[in-house]
Amino acid sequence: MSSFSGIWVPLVTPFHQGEIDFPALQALSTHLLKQGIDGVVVCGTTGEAPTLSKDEQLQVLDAVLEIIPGHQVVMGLSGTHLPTVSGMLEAILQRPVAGILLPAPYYIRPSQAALVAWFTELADRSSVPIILYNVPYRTGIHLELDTLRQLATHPKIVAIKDCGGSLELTLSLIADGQLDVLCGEDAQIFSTLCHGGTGAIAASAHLFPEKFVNLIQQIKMNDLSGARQTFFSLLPMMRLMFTAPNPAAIKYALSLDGLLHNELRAPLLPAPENVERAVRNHLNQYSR
Ligand SMILES: O=C(O)C1=N[C@H](C(=O)O)C[C@H](O)C1
Repeated sequence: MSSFSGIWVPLVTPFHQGEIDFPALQALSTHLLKQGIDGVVVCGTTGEAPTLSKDEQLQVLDAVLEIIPGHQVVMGLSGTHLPTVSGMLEAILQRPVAGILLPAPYYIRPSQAALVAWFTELADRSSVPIILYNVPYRTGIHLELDTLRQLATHPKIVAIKDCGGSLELTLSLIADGQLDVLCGEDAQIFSTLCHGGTGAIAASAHLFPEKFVNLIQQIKMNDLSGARQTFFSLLPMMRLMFTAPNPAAIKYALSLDGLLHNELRAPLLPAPENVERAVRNHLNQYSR
């Protein structure tokens, strides 16, 4: 049985005049949950986690946990200073979360052996499952297949959010069957699921979440032609959402529906006008 499967939305963090907009965060959480998603990730990349203080990250988590049951909430945890990261882990574990999404320490580019030591140390300290987050274009370092296989033997390491960009790696992990493979590159969701991935953590699923949920159902039911149709109907939107640094386009799209203010924290900026125009034109085709 998979521990992590289906559609998980890495929540944006709404801001208003520089502060976290908690009412908007909770309204968005309610809205997404109603669409049948399997869960949310708080303080992932899309949540602009590095622009939040540790206290703010915990406040965001607490606000989401008031709306979404803990078994449907995963918390992102990143950093490079082990005592700080461990302290944050301890604080998170005082809350009822389903798991922790853990990327490699960014910027430092440690060896694979050092990565094994880092993840093992944190997994040893965790009472909840760990989802490895392989996102080399953000952290600067790849989690290689041997490293992942070694980490997969840890009882607390159960899944991977796969943004590694290597089909070979994805196929090997799925064939191994040791980790739940969650697609982390939205445009690869159809192929990952068809190959046997268990689900996706997809930022673009903020929009049309019900269609993403339907895609999972269609694949489960072996309705491949239906699933293909659903996927290709979503693909232009998925592509559009990453034409500006994430989550700028998503926040703009959600602001059009009145779900939040179109505000990001430095060093991110709102999407440029040409992206906003393309998002508007695209969404105008749908009555939502
Ligand atoms: O926040 C996330 O989790 C995601 N982040 C990716 C990224 O921008 O690096 C995109 C993915 O859809 C989910």
